[in-house]
Amino acid sequence: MPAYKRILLKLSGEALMGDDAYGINRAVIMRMVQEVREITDLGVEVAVVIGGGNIFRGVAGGAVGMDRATADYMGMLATVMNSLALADAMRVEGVTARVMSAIAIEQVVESYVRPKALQYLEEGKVVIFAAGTGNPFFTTDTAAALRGAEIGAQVVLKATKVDGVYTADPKKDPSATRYASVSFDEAIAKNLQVLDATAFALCRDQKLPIKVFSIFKPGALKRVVLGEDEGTLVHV
Ligand SMILES: Nc1ncnc2c1ncn2[C@@H]1O[C@H](COP(=O)(O)OP(=O)(O)OP(=O)(O)O)[C@@H](O)[C@H]1O
Ligand SMILES: O=c1ccn([C@@H]2O[C@H](COP(=O)(O)O)[C@@H](O)[C@H]2O)c(=O)[nH]1
Repeated sequence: MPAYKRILLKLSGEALMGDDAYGINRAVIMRMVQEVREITDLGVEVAVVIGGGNIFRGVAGGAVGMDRATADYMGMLATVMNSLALADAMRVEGVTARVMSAIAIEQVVESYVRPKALQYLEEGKVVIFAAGTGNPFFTTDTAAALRGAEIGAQVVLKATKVDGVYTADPKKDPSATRYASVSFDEAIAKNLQVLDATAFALCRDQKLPIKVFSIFKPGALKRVVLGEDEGTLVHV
């Protein structure tokens, strides 16, 4: 029995490249989709926000010295590419998905319209929110918090490269220890950078819990959705 009826799943863009230097690794994206399918099969309504790090960090060298807002629009367009790839991989797996973009590019994908997104979710379709918030100076974590609140998700699930929230970045500090749960206030006060502070603050204000868990651990998403002990819960 799933613990949630509707979730917002934030997928790491950077994880999409697998062992490649940049871009989208086919095996990785297909595995992500299979994990999503396991939870849609449980009847959970799934909305997805995917990051852009796998593409954007690959072109970041060329963005050095660029106007920040222009570079951010490039980043948002990178998330559109990932969203299209994800939706197509879902099609291959027999999962019906719709991509909705925060930036109007109507020849490519439909624009984000909240009632339409809610309708798709009620119909059991996976909705992929592309182009972040549509605004520079934000991140896809903030987009996940924003869309999660807008669609009335019960939780934001951040599937990332680490298996939870640590006392410090575990990739830099091997002595860091993992929290089983942590409050928003503590995460913000201690500047725990697994999500940006804007995303933490928005979720805290909206009383929208976040679960952080590993995108690389097979079955972790399903365990989280079933309410089993997995990752770190960030709570009010
Ligand atoms: N206190 C912390 N606990 C856990 N991870 C942390 C912490 N501080 C920093 N991090 C880092 O945050 C990273 C996850 O956030 P980040 O937004 O960079 O990745 P992502 O969301 O997976 O990728 P993308 O931006 O491409 O979607 C982890 O890989 C980890 O190294
Ligand atoms: O609302 C948003 C979301 C994203 N951006 C830009 O895109 C890149 C990629 O997103 P990640 O969250 O880092 O994966 C981000 O670095 C921003 O440059 C944005 O401007 N607004």
